[in-house]
Amino acid sequence: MEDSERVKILKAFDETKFGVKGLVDAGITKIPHMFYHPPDHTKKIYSQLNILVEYMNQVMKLGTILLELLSEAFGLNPSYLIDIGCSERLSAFAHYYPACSETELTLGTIKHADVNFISVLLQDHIGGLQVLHKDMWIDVPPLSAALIVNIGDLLQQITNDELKSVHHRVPSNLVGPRVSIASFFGTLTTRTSRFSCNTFGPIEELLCVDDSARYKETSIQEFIVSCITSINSTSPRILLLKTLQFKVVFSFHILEDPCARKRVVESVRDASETFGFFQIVNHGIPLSTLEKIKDGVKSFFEQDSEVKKKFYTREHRPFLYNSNFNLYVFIEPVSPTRVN
Ligand SMILES: O=C(O)CCC(=O)C(=O)O
Ligand SMILES: [Fe+2]
Repeated sequence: MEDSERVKILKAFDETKFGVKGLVDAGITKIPHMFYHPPDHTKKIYSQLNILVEYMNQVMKLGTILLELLSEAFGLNPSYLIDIGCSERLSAFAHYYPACSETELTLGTIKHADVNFISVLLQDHIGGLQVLHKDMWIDVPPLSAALIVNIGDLLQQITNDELKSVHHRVPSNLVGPRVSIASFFGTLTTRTSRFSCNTFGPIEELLCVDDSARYKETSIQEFIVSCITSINSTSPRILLLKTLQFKVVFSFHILEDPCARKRVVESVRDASETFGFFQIVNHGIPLSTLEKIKDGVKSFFEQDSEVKKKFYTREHRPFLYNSNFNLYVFIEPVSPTRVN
C-alpha cells in the first residue's frame, strides 16, 4: 500500500473515534492493512552478511598460508609478503550472472586482471571462468570444493614479472544463474593503513645484475589509478577455446612435513609463473561453508528489489550492492608502471 493511501485510511479510522476496540466490536477478524508492520528484511540481509563474514575469515586464514608459500617460493622469510601488507585488506565481490539468451551480444565479466596481490575465487557448479594463456581463452572447469587462486597485478609488479597476473573473463551463458565470490588480498588505501606510506616496487632480494627492476616504486593509490586509466581494447586475441584441467592439489595437513611443503611451494610457484592461477582442493574451508556462502549470495540477489535497493550505491561503504563496478568505463587493468 502506498504511504499516502495508508495515511488516508488511518485518518478516516482516527476520525471514527472508535479506536481499535471499536473495530473488534464491529466484528473484524483480520488485521486491517493499515496496521500491517513492514517485515524486517534487514534481519535476513544481516544473516546473509554473517555467512559472508564467516567465509571471509576462513579465506583470510587460507590466504595467509598461500602468501607464506609464495614468500617461501622466492626463498624469502615465510612472513615476508604479509609483513609488507599483502593481507592487510580482504574485500569480496559476490557476483550473480543471470542466464543469457543472447550470449553473442555481451560478456558476464570483461577481460581483466585483478588489481591486487592474490585473489581467491569460488565459482559454482555452472563454471564459466576463462583465463588467458598464450593468447588462448581456457575454461577453468568447475571443480567441486575447489577454490581458484589468481595472481594479481601487484604481485606481478613486486616479483618483477617472475609471477604473472592472469587475465580472465566470464562469457555470458545460456545456463544460469551462476554465482561466484571473489576475495581480494591487498592493502588499505586509507590513511589508517599501517602501510599507507609504503610503496610497492620489485622486491630487492629478487633482483640481480641480469634482472634490473622493471617497475618503479608506486604507492597503492598510484597503482590503482594507473590501472584504471587504460581503455579496454576490443581486439580479439582469442585464437582457440580449449579446456585445460589444471590444478594444484594439496592438502594443508601435509604442510607440516618439510619435504611435502617444499613440493607444494614448487607447484604453487610453477603454476603462478606459467599460468598466473591455480585451483586448490583440500584448502581447509569446509564444503558446508562453501555451499552456505553460494546459497547466501543467491538468496541475497533473488530477494525483492525494494529490499536490495537500500544497499544500492556507488559510494564506498563497508557493504554495498550495485551493478558492474565498471558500468561506465570499460577498463582493462594493465601494469602501466612498467619502466621498460
Ligand atoms: O565471476 C567470476 O568467476 C570472476 C569474477 C572476477 O574475475 C572478479 O571479481 O574479479
Ligand atoms: Fe577478476
